Amino acid sequence: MTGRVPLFEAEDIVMRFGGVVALRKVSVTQFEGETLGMIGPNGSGKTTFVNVVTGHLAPQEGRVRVAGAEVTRFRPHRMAAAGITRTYQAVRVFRELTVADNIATATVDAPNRMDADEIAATLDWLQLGHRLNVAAGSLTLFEQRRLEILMRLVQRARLIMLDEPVGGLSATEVRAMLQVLGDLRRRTGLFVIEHAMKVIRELADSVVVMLAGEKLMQGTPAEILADKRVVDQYLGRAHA
Ligand SMILES: Nc1ncnc2c1ncn2[C@@H]1O[C@H](COP(=O)(O)OP(=O)(O)OP(=O)(O)O)[C@@H](O)[C@H]1O
Repeated sequence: MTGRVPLFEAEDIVMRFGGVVALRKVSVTQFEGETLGMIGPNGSGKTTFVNVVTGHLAPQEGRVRVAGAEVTRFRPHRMAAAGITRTYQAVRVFRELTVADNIATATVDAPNRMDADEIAATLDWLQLGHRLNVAAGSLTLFEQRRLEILMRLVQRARLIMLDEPVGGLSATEVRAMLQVLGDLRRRTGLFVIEHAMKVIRELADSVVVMLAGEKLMQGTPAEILADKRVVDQYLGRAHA
């Protein structure tokens, strides 16, 4: 399609760890206004891909471009300054610091940060306003996940790459998180790694399927769920 603006373009990414090839010439482009999902068996390279795009790993080969500019091997803070950020499977917030201080750390060195009114509105939306003076380590996992998202939003991230955002949540919390993510994708670009197909089906416009470090295919949730290779290689195993 023409006229679509890429949020990021990753081209022919190769990432090796010693003898392990985690990514074998993987190319993915995410366009503005589109939510991308990524699925695949354990060890297929999903987290490694997110780490390359967000600057946490420097690939041996390939290129990453953001808004047309080459950013390959930029460090995470430069990627964040370009608007490309991630959250973690095991949440990373400063557990000893209060929610308010966690937010303050996220706005340091963020030239484009939200102003106080916008932060207050976002806190409200994420239902964390009443928790400002609580140590982040005493929040529930669901609250910590929302705090992590908030910390990216206050930096005005253009893309948040979420690594298993519903992992470890209860069924009720999963439903609530789906609502949060449904709203979130109207505020920023979303890229979601998930094993929970419900999340992928509800959120993703397009899904990249990874297998053994390669992109097996990409398509709409309906297309990938109907693909025999995906069912055999991934869904069959996940269900087994
Ligand atoms: N820092 C590292 N050092 C060595 N090997 C690594 C490192 N990070 C990842 N790998 C290897 O790279 C491959 C891809 O791992 P990766 O974590 O990207 O997979 P994944 O699809 O995210 O898996 P999961 O669903 O379990 O999170 C695996 O073989 C893994 O063991």
